[in-house]
Amino acid sequence: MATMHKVFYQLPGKALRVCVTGAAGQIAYSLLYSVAKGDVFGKDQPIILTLLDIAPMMEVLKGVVMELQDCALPILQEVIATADEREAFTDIDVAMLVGAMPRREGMERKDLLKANAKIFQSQGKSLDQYAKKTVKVVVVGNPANTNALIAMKCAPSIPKENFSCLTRLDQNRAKSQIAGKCSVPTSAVKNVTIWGNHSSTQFPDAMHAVVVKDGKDLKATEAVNDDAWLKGDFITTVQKRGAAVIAARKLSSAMSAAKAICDHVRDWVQGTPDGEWVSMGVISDGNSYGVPEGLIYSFPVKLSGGKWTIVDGLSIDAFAREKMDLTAKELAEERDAAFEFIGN
Ligand SMILES: NC(=O)c1ccc[n+]([C@@H]2O[C@H](COP(=O)([O-])OP(=O)(O)OC[C@H]3O[C@@H](n4cnc5c(N)ncnc54)[C@H](O)[C@@H]3O)[C@@H](O)[C@H]2O)c1
Ligand SMILES: O=C(O)CC[C@H](O)C(=O)O
Repeated sequence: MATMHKVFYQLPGKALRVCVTGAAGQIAYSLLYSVAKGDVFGKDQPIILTLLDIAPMMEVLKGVVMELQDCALPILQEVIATADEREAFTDIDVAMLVGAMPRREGMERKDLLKANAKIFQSQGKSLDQYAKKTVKVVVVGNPANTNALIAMKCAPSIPKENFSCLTRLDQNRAKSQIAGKCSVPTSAVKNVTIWGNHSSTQFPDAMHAVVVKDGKDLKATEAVNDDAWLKGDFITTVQKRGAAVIAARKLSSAMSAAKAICDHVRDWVQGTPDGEWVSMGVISDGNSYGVPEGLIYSFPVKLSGGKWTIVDGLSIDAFAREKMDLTAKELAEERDAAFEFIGN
């Protein structure tokens, strides 16, 4: 199938051009519906979706486009489905880079790195050539931090700050674990931080988190009242959650990943509430936490006016320091291996 172009409705107001890669895959199947119904950019913001997948998936993608049409979503103006990066990336405002091979049972992260690094090299170059210079990029395909770094390096004309990777799924997992432990709704848990890599070395950190209980803001440490859990099972459950889903489903997380992508981009575009932060993988240059520069590392960030700022001044004890350094070390190793694969 050549590029498929469907104009659904002509809407007043300027449409945002949003690209989703891996558009025929699992995550995209949940993600596209949420984006096209206004969960991310607002219920009144017209959207043009550009959908990228590889040539053999074009027939499947045709079905996804039919379904999008059949949803009769009022803000979805147009859909362009293609296997051509130029068409997918031209003049886009937002890129959700999902398309990559997922890990299946028995596969190691290194296998993924090799398979996926070249995708992000090619897509970085195409973003550099065709996307708006203001494009906001979230990389989801694993290993997400290192793929985001590859795309960023291959797109030197786009500001580094416009590249991010998804660790919001880890944040949501951490939030849910704490909410369950304290018997409160997830909306009552704020400011959980994910430091580092979206991998099993990540450091989910509840030391600065807040739990609203009986109308009062409590430190999560007080609300949970179980330090051994916070330093033990809580961390390992979040670190291993992706692998646990793969073991159960024989497929990697998709519904929860799609929800997290929507949370990530919505907050980037619309901002975080006063006094709250979220976690995003962003360039580590100039951070105040002693994380080596030149990595895409997950930090606590506040978002306002479409820009992120790392939350400074959180106290880091010896326990946290060790975990933050370990995940940084893994990222540096991944970066070196990835750049060897792509010959840079
Ligand atoms: N960061 C996170 O929190 C997180 C969470 C879940 C999954 N993931 C990762 O997201 C990725 C996608 O997962 P999925 O479950 O949707 O996988 P999937 O296999 O269902 O879909 C991936 C899609 O990407 C397409 N694709 C492959 N190469 C492409 C290319 N060069 N350009 C465009 N599309 C391409 C495939 O054809 C496929 O349709 C995986 O790498 C997975 O590990 C990340
Ligand atoms: O491959 C993995 O171990 C994790 C897959 C995905 O990134 C997730 O977090 O669910």
